[in-house]
Amino acid sequence: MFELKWLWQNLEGNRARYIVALCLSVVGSSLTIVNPYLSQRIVDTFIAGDHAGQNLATERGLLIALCLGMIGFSLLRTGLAYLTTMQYEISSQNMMYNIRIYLYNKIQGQDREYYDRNRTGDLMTKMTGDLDMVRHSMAWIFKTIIESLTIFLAAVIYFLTIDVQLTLWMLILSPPIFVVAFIFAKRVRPMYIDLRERLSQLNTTTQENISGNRVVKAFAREEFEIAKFTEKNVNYSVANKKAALVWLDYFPYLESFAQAFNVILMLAGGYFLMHGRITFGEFAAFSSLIWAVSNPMRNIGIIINDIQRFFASLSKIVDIYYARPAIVNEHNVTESRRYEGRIEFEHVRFKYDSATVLDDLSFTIEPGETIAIMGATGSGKTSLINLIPRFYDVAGGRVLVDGRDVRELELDELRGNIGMATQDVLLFSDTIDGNIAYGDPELTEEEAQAYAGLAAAHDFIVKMPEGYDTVVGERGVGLSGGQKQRIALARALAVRRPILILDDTTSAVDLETEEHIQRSLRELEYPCTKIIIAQRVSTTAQADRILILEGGRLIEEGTHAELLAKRGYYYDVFMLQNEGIGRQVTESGQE
Ligand SMILES: Nc1ncnc2c1ncn2[C@@H]1O[C@H](COP(=O)(O)OP(=O)(O)OP(=O)(O)O)[C@@H](O)[C@H]1O
Repeated sequence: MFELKWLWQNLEGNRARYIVALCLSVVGSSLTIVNPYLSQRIVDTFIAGDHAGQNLATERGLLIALCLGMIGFSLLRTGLAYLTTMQYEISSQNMMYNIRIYLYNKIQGQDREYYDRNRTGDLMTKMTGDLDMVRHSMAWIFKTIIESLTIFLAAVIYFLTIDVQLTLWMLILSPPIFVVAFIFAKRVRPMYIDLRERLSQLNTTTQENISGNRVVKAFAREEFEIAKFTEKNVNYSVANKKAALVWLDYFPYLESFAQAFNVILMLAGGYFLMHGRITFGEFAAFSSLIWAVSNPMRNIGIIINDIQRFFASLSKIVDIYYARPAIVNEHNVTESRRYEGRIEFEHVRFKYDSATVLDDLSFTIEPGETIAIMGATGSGKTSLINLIPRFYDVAGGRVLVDGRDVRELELDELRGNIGMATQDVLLFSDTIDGNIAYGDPELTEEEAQAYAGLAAAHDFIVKMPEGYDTVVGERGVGLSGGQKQRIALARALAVRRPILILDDTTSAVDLETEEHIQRSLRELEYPCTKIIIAQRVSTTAQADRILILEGGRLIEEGTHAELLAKRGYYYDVFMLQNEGIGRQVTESGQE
């Protein structure tokens, strides 16, 4: 019921139209009984009544009026059906349009933890299949229910006006039908919830396979991927069949009950007719409207199936709708300040779920300083920098930017003061120019080229067939790892923010190019605090200070010279990188 309330709330702006559609459904369906009534009049007056022959001669006008009435009401019903469908379609489409926008914004507003937890395929299923199922239900399933109910009630009321006893005979089968339908609904509901889950798994597998296709090919794992997909496909198909086939367990009972309506009409109706309790016309009216009572019973299974699918989909959408991010971006910055770029970590502790990743981390970075962060893989470097733009919240201690806890700062403003190039480079399928200007759409072509130059990307870009207008494929396909890194660096530089964070951005470029980038970073024309995660001593040596992380703790801190003098982790890395790895490699490649 909560979900229906939610749906009603979201119908705002289209409620009047939807109510009109429901009313038209009721009116149009009620008119179903008009033609049987008119035909009853025709039969009793002109065909089977005592004075049928005489009436035919004297009351021609009435006969013509009744016939025209039948044609007129048929046309009226058709017109109403057209109008009704249009209202359902427009209101449900409008509602879905609004919900889709809201959900998209909602997903955009989620924090990083949400993306860690939710699979892309599942989110895509919610945004497409589930939304469409709900729309289909609003436009068709509810319509079918309302119309079936109205026709059923109108027919029963009409029957009651003709003969109460015969009507009660006709309805004798309704209670057992409802009991069977109730049992069916209870049994099939969990199946549709499970089915929805399997569809999501199937979509996730498909999405992962498509986006990871290069890895699949590199490892020649097509067979494995096909087997994985087939397994999910079989699971989905089996669950689908299982849910659909449950209906067959109940179908014979419901169909027999529905057929029995005709038998009862023949027996009870025939008996009443022979004893003169009802007229031929009334019998004809019962006969022509018997479908109005039996069809809803017959369709009850299909409706229940659709309703279960509808609720399974609706609850998934409501999940997104009410998902509350722990880190909320209010987007209410009126005037964005430019920060100085002072960063402080005060006894910072951080964990993913229960695993502690950073522990008691304290350091300060002054505005304009260049800090290098080094440490073994998994030591927590990326986690550390993710706390500055508040992608995650600390579990203890504080992260301060310009002296203020990041949790007190307006997120748009905070993130608007940070330029970032992440370890996992993602370029959009756009031109190179468009990718560089992603963070600043106002960037001129010359500026984009200048920043590409600083990132050592200009030379290779101009050699491409369409230069800066070259469209790079999805995720930057068509570029080498180092080229992608350089475009990502140009994108981060182009926003000219007072804090620049580079996560292993030069790991895939050669030493000469790296040297060019280092020089550019030193000579940036705007004031900027730089935090650079790097594994190469050639990069870290240029920093004002170097922080060494191990197991989430700060084990060394100082300048290149200070750390070398310490003869600790940094010194070992320096030796390893500068003097080989302690093994002698001969000219022939033998140790
Ligand atoms: N989203 C996440 N959820 C759970 N654990 C995570 C998540 N991201 C990272 N971790 C874990 O946190 C630890 C630190 O990871 P982090 O990425 O910060 O290390 P890193 O020093 O940047 O490593 P690398 O040099 O390989 O990039 C690792 O043990 C990693 O498995």
